[in-house]
Amino acid sequence: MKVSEVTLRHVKMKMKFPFTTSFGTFQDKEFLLLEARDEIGMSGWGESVAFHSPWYNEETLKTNWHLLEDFIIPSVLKKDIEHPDEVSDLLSFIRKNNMAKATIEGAVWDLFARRKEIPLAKALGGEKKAIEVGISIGIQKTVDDLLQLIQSFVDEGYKRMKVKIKPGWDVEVLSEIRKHFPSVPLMADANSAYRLEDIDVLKALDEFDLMMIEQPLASDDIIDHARLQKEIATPICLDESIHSAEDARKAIELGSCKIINIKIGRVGGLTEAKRIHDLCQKHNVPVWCGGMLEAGIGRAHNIALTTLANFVMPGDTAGSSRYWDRDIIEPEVVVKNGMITVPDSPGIGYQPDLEAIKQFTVFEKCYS
Ligand SMILES: O=C(O)CCC(=O)C1=CC=C[C@@H](O)[C@@H]1C(=O)O
Ligand SMILES: [Mg+2]
Repeated sequence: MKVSEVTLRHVKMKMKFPFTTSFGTFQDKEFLLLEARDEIGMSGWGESVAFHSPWYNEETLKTNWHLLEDFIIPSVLKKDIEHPDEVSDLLSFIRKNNMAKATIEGAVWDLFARRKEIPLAKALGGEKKAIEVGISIGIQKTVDDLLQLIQSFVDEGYKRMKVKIKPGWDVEVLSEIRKHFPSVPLMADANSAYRLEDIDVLKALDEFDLMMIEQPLASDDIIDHARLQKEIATPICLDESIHSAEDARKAIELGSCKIINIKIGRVGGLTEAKRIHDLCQKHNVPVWCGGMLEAGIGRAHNIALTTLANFVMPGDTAGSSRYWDRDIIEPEVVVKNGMITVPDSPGIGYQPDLEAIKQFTVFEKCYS
């Protein structure tokens, strides 16, 4: 197979509500969509999860565009590719920039599966027919607002609640949640908002029977996390610190975490995501699929990845209607009783809604 043409689109969509983490708040979601066409006119799609500004990691939509235009697309265009695993080899001369690499890699996986007329989930080796999902809830104006939201997601059937915490929005908030929802599966994501000096607060979280605390310490750390994990009973889950199977191996060896959140973009694509999955499975470390407030294309990739066997904890892939009035795929992703039925049509299993994509596109460019 050969990618003979690529269209890169800068897309802007408004989320239904502002999303707040320990870094700040945003509501406009701007991102890149990549369509890779082969020599017989078939298309595969990828979505970059880099945000408009570099608060989650160092990548942004503009750095992704630069990397894709100047280095990544030229390295993949017209090359003979037998299997999508080869894409990461073609790009191995580029340091980091994982989200940019994952954008084209995801499109090549989709294209590969469509050409073979099999679902992407199957191409990846996944077997689940349906996946369990939870919900990620940003920091709210008041605890009452948060409790109400949790109630609505419990009623909708989501399998676990993830709340964002930061210093000053932690112990009291979790204690209120536990008062109202004593047994709901609950976890907290700090997005690196604490340091080892905050150990007393982090120890205090043990009383809330959390499934895990996600990335409590620095985004580039696995050493302090290992020290922290020895002091607290709540399992630590790493997100920002893990960029590769090598990072995962070191974190497991050091005891920095007991669970890993795999995000396809953060680790440079599906091939590396699968490697991390396999390594964790070998070491009995459970994994789950994180979310980056994706539109439909990215959401579809997450669903396919989650069908692998060691994704044993509910992920963050909520239904399209949680974030979007109109998504960019048909049908949209639907969650019923906390489950998503894995599509069985070829590729990502959803069709890009070209009309919606046109409506949301700010700028596009074609490369051949
Ligand atoms: O619903 C989703 O897509 C998950 C949202 C979510 O929790 C996150 C999105 C983007 C960055 C972070 O704040 C965060 C996470 O760290 O997992
Ligand atoms: Mg996280």
